[in-house]
Amino acid sequence: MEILDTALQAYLDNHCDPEPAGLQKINRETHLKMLKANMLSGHYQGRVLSMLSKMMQPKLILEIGTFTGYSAICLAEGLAEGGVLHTIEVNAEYEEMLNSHFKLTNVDKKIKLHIGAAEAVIADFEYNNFDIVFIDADKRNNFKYFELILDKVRPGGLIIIDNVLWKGKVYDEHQKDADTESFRKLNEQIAVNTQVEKLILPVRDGLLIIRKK
Ligand SMILES: C[S@@+](CC[C@H](N)C(=O)[O-])C[C@H]1O[C@@H](n2cnc3c(N)ncnc32)[C@H](O)[C@@H]1O
Repeated sequence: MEILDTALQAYLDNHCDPEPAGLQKINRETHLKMLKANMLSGHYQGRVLSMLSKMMQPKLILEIGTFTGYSAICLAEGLAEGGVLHTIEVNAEYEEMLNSHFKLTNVDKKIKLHIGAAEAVIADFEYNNFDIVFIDADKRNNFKYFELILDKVRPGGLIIIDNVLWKGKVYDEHQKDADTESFRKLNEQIAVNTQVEKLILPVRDGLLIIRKK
């Protein structure tokens, strides 16, 4: 089940900024060559991430879950002068493709790719004071990643978690599978956390926007 009906999504797509040419190419190639291409953020969500990043003017961004680089490139659009985006991807086979995608879109100097499992990579990080963290990797570890990085986000910084409406299953009481239950638990744990302000935007599959107080 899609969260938004097709006509509404088409209207939203047609009334935001067009997808930049490099991202269009990456989007198309991802759908031609990759399994589970729908993991990519896509045009509308990509513009949302770009807009949020431009509003924050971040110096330091962390992304967990790179895939073909689409969301990293969108978030990098808002980096302040001299800013850096760190992105973590567990699949080493994507490294060459990702480097070529970052070059194609002229963000290769601003993006640092870390190949490895997020938990281990973050444990070795000396970076602190992230302005934005985008969590979009192995979904059942969402809350673990939230807990790991909360201390590394500056006050006023954003943590964004993707897919939190899980195709609408989180609010359908008949859905009891493990992934759905894990998103329900995540949303409930964040909802009662008084260290952060939070709201879910019904963008694509649900974007949870969390602001550290
Ligand atoms: C949903 S996709 C990311 C999509 C991308 N953020 C975008 O919007 O275009 C999830 C990615 O996380 C990676 N991943 C899964 N488990 C991971 C882990 N433990 N550490 C780092 N990356 C992981 C997967 O290989 C996959 O490429």
